[in-house]
Amino acid sequence: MIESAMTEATMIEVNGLRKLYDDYLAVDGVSFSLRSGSVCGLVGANGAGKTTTMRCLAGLMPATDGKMTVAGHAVSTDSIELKKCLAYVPDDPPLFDDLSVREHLHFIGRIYRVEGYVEKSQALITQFDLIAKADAGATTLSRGMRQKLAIACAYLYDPSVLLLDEPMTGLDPPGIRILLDSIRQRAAKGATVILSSHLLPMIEEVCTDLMMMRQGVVDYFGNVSDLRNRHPESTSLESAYFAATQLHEQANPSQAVGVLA
Ligand SMILES: Nc1ncnc2c1ncn2[C@@H]1O[C@H](COP(=O)(O)OP(=O)(O)OP(=O)(O)O)[C@@H](O)[C@H]1O
Repeated sequence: MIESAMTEATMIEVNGLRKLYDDYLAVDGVSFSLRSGSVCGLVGANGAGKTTTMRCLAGLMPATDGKMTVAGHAVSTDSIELKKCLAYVPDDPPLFDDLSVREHLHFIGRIYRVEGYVEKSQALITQFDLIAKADAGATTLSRGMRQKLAIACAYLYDPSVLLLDEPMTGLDPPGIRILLDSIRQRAAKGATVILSSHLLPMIEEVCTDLMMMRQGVVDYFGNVSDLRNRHPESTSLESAYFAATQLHEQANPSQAVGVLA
């Protein structure tokens, strides 16, 4: 659970993560650590290995190699302790066809034994502008509404680590604003967030840290302003990203697939 005051504890530790799909190496030796209160943007070209990294970290699929801990718990695919302190929201969240928005939240509240889950559910329905759909079935929701519901379900039990895979996809501009504000608020209370996205201006706005992946490896891990400082001609994270990409392509012409330096 989120601690009341922000601490400097390491919440995510990944060492030498590798993931093979059959004989295809999708993630090749990824290592990083994040402290409580960090919001880390995970960026990189399509197929760079972002979702694979997050799914391994969430314990949703086994890593081929490497060590990972979340809030002090070793990551494995069957850890109850890990599930209590971590939420992973995929870009196309699976919902229960037979449950309404409110019933989804109440179900999560009951299985995670959230105190006051009925009131908390209502607050999240209001926060994510789902009031008009509170009693509508999941199959009747739009893509953006499904995304909002999945994020609300993740927030309901106050996990100390949030892994959000392209959460802005499908959200309208007010929805994006609500999401970014909520991420900031949760981080201020000590949550650690990894946010995968291709929307670099949003990443720049909300993230303290940045991890850039290219073809299964980490090309950059550090804070956002340090990357900007490496490319002083850049006026934004987006232009620093393109400057880094260009440098990489010049140095490695055979890998010129829209990747990073
Ligand atoms: N189940 C799978 N079986 C085989 N290969 C896979 C599987 N899932 C992903 N891959 C491959 O692993 C690599 C990394 O995929 P991943 O989904 O992690 O990339 P990503 O960075 O999240 O991409 P995107 O930005 O498009 O979401 C890709 O080359 C992809 O084709």
